[in-house]
Amino acid sequence: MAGSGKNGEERLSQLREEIDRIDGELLQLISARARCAQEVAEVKTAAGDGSDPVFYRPEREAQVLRRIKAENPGPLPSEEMARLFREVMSACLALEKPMRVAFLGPVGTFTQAAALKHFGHFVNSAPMAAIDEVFREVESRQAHYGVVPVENSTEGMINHTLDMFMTSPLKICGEVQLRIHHHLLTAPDREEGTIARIYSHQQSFAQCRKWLDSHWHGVERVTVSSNAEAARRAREEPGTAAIAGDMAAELYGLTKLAATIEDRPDNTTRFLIVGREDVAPSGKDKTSILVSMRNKPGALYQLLEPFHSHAISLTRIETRPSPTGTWAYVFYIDFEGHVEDETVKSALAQVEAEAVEVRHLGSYPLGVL
Ligand SMILES: O=C(O)C(=O)C[C@]1(C(=O)O)C=C[C@@H](O)C=C1
Repeated sequence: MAGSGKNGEERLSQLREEIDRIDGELLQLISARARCAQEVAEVKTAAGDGSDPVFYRPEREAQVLRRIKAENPGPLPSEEMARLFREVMSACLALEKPMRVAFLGPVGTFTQAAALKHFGHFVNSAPMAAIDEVFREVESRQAHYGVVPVENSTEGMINHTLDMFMTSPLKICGEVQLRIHHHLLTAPDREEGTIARIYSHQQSFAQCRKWLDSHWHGVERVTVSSNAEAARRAREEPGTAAIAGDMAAELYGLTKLAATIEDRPDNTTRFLIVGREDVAPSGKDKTSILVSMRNKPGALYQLLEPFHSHAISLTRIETRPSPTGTWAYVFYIDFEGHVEDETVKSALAQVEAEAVEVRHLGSYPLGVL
């Protein structure tokens, strides 16, 4: 057999020597990169006008990660290579300035997983009890950035997040998508036959409805505030199970009675990163606006026509009732491009001429990871 016996042993120790040598080089290279980031921080601080320098640069991070994916020679898959560099950059940013990122908690939610996927593991992630608390934490400068869910591929928009933008001055500075896998979880010592109640978040129940109806028909379903809370209860209460993801399972030491039970295999949630600053163009960007139109015939046509005539792709349009009643319609629109692009500027000028109000919620890089 190839690699067995004395020759195999020799080859193994040769390869390990080679790995040690490469690790030594990596160590030096990563340290050199980190020293560059320290100097970048000095430059940013010196260039400031006395106000807080902005250390986190989403457009630059997106460019770095896109390049890594494009130039990756293999054999590691590009997604994995990008994740490794994501962590290197996260550590470099923490050296420049430790970031505090508020997310819709508690600890162990998919929103925390999304925050760590987007920022890497070198940020301080702070759980908040509700979406509006995430916004408040960033508005009051207790956190640099916030992460909130905005849309699920099975269940649709998360209206609470959309509605926050009607009153909040925060900007959208990024987006991140997460494949959502749900599991049926229980404490390790529990028998399947003893489960009389299943806890979960309302959205997760909705995403697993068919599976539950066919496998756990008639078993009580109790809705709680989050998947992590469901996992905590399943850990503590005999005769119960929870539907939650891997992070919550790990946090509460639960075992899987059934894995990946979501009805749709492409079940994905999109999250927004909110902050206080505008983001420069990255080359592949998306813009979100909120528009109020008068209630008159042809209003929707007038709103959409400028995007069509400027060949701008709309990626989403949502209607929400106006909170004050003074706006007849409030539209949330996502489209491709950056607000600094000439075509976008021209299309927006046309929309502004017809609308009661147009609010620019942010231009930000398309999600890379
Ligand atoms: O280029 C910068 O502005 C940096 O601060 C460096 C760096 C990096 O490590 O590459 C770190 C943090 C920023 O969010 C973007 C990139």
